[in-house]
This record gives sequence, C-alpha cells and structure tokens, in this order.
Amino acid sequence: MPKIKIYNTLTRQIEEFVSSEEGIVKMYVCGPTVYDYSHIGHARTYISFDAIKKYFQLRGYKVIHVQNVTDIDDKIIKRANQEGKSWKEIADFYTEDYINAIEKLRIEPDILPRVTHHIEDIIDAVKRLIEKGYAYESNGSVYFDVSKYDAYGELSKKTGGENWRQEEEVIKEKKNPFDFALWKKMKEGEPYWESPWGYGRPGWHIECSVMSSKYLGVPIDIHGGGGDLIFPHHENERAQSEALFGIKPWVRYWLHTGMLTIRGEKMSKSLGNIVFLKDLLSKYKPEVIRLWVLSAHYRNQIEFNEELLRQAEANYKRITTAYIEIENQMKSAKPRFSLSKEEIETMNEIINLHREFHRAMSEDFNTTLAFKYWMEATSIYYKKVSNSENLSLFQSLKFLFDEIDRVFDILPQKVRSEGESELAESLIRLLIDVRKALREKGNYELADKIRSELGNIGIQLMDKGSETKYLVTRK
Ligand SMILES: Nc1ncnc2c1ncn2[C@@H]1O[C@H](COP(=O)(O)OP(=O)(O)OP(=O)(O)O)[C@@H](O)[C@H]1O
Ligand SMILES: [Zn+2]
Repeated sequence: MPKIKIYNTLTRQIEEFVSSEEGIVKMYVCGPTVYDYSHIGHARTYISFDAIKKYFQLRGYKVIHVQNVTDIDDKIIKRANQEGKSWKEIADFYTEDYINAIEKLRIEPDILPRVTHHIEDIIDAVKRLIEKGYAYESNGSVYFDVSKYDAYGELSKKTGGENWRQEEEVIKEKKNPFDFALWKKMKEGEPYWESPWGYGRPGWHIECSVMSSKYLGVPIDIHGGGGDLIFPHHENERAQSEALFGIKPWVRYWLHTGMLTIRGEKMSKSLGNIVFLKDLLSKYKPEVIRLWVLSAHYRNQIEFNEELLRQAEANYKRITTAYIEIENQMKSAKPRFSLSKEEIETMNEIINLHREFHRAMSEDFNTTLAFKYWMEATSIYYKKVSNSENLSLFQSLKFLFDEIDRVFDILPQKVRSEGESELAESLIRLLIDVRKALREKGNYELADKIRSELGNIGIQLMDKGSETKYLVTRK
C-alpha cells in the first residue's frame, strides 16, 4: 500500500504521514458556533474530515475524532437577546439541529465536547498560562501575550501586522493589539462564570486547546477546520497550546478545507447567504450531498450549484443500482474453473482501479480521483460484467465498491451485526412470550410448534420453573 501523504498548512508542503502513536490517529476538528441552523458550508468541512478519517480507518488506523461545539460566544448571546431567550436555549436548540444533520450525513465524531461543560478546565489552563508568564490579567480579562511566543504568524504567514477587528476599549486593555483574550470579563447582562479574575467567560480560542488535550492528549496528529480559521483562530490555538503544554509541534499536521461559496462568496452565517442543511436534506438524500462534496478535493473551493447536486444524484443512483445488482447477481453466479482472455482483462482493469484508488487517497486524500475511478468501475459493471455469470468478476467489483465506500459511505447501510443480534434477541423473546401466553390458554399444540420450529433453526428453549431460557446452537 502507498504511504499516506498529507498537505500540511504549516509547511505548505505535502508530507509523509507519521502518527504520534503507532496505529492511532488523534484528530481534532473545529466544530460550529451554535447560534443558527447548520449550513452546507459546515457540511463541506465535516464531510471532508469524515472521509479523511474513514480512509485512515480503511488503512487500519484507530481514529479518535473530537469535534467541538462552541456553545457560548458573542454571537449566541446576541441571538438570544434578539429572540428574548436564554443563551442556553439558543445553544441547545442549534446543537440538536447540528447533531441531527451530521448523523444523517453519517458523520459520527467520538466526542462532541461543549465549551460550557469544560469551564473548570479552561480556567485551570488560563491560570497555568499566567503562571508560566505567557498571559496577563487586565481589567478583569486575561490576554495571551503574543510577544512571548516567537513562532506567532508562522501558520497563517501573517507577520506583517494584519489584525482582526476589535473594539477600541479592548485594544486599550492589551499590551499589543495581537494579544488575544483567554478570558473575557463579564459585560452587563451577559452569562458568566466565577473565576480568579472575577465573573466572566472563556475567549473563543482557548476551548480548542483545552478540550483537544483533555480527550486526545498532546501532541495531536491532525488538526482540521475550514481555511477561514487559519487566522486568527488556529494561529492563536497554536501559540497558546505550545506555550501551555511546552511541546512543539503541538499539532503534527494542520489540514484546512477550501470554502464552500455561493455566487463566489463564502457561505457564512454572518454574511447571511446560507443554504441550511435541513432544507437541502429535505430535497436531497444525505448520501447525494456526501457524494457531491467528496467529488471535489477537500482543499479546493466549491461553489454551491443545484445543477451539480442533480448530477451527483444521478451518479449516486448509477452507483447504488450497480451495487445492488452486483449483490443480487452474485447469488446466482457460479465460480469458474477458467477465465476467458476478455474476462482476465476486465479483472485486471478492476484490480488496477483498486490500486489507483489507494494511490489517489494516499496522495492527500484525492477523493475527486477516487470518485472518478468509482464511476469507471460502475461503467465496467454495466458494459462488461452485468451480462456475465462469472462470480470472480462480481466478487472483485463488489470488493472494490465496498472499499471505496468505506470512504464515501453512501451505499445502502447494512444492519450492523450487533444490531442484528439485538433484533434477533428481541424476536426470540417475543416468541417465548407468545408461547407462554399460548400455554396459559391451554393451546399446547401451537406452543409446542413454536418450540420445535425454533429448535429446527438452532434455537433451543429450556423451561426452568416459570422462566424460559434459550440457547443458540447454530449461527
Ligand atoms: N462556507 C464554508 N465552507 C467550508 N467550511 C466552512 C464554511 N463556513 C464554515 N465552515 C467551517 O465550519 C466550521 C464551523 O464554523 P462556524 O460555526 O464558525 O461557521 P460560520 O458559518 O463561518 O460562522 P460565522 O459566520 O459566524 O463565521 C469551521 O470548521 C469552519 O471553518
Ligand atoms: Zn478551534
């Protein structure tokens, strides 16, 4: 298998991936600030990282994926005030919307830590940064002292003094305009927590350093998010984390997705040009949205365009129909004792696509090429395999489809074996109850029929007093 190579935003180069712990990938992705419904720009980023995670899994890595929820922030407070609700009502409502959307899109981070559940940890980190001399308190807020961290600006390549918009009073409190808030003093009417610096709440950046290290330790292998977060968010995260943990690099590979745009402009809540995921999901299957997003390379900008979604829908149907037919035809196809010249050629084409798929994915997760190969494999099915009865051809195509789908995750989901056994167990329990009820009514004939029929399929019932146990003697 080719080695996995990744484009690292820090070095602006493609590098060979080597994880900090063999066989494990620790991945942290910046999640949403929950003050509105999730939009398809978010989906672009989350689906891309989900595919990256799934490729690592396909290559045998155990991936631990943490994706935070920013549930306290200026924008949440503003929205709550506009709607006459509490910040918590707003955050809870939109967190639920976000979780629903990502579940539908088959994205399942292992941990979704919420900031307000980690205030103690954050206060502790800010205290340690002050103790280490990297942060200072000023008028009830705490700021990170950028002048103490030499590598500031390396990630974003912003060393020319560009800055982010900030209020005049805030600038006055700081030693240097680049310094950023770790802890913000409470303003009248705002939610607050008690801290050694008085009432206040965390600044935005510190949460990601604290929550990632709590669940993943340090260093982390992959830190992801949209390219819009490189500055100032990730620059600040990097500065405070390397200062706090005393480790360099804190992140081994920084990965950033290209923006999803609409009429050439970034889709964003603050710009108000959004297409909500809940609306798009009522028109298109989540799998179609996945396929559309993954047909672009994660680092490229993608423009939202319904025509492309309709194309993705047609491709989705072509691929899934082929897959279902392959599965069905496999049931009647026969093993062959020899293959024709054409069959050997087809077999080689399929094997070659398998090889190319891994090559593309290993080279900075090129899902665009992977998608192209999947479409080629689908054409091979329709042109050369669908009329055949050759089991080997069906088998190798099914293997290829399954392998590609480990990343794309769009094919019909199978009942997981765990779920299957749960289902079987409930059905057996149901039959035991029905049998008991029949016996109580004196209908021994039907009760015995249930027992013997279950026995025939390898499920043995054992009565002990009023209780019935069962033993599965055959799988
Ligand atoms: N248009 C977009 N394309 C790709 N990724 C995006 C887009 N908008 C947001 N993201 C990513 O989604 C995640 C959550 O972002 P966030 O909640 O800050 O969204 P936002 O819409 O940019 O909000 P805001 O308008 O308040 O900046 C981040 O990783 C961010 O980079
Ligand atoms: Zn973050």
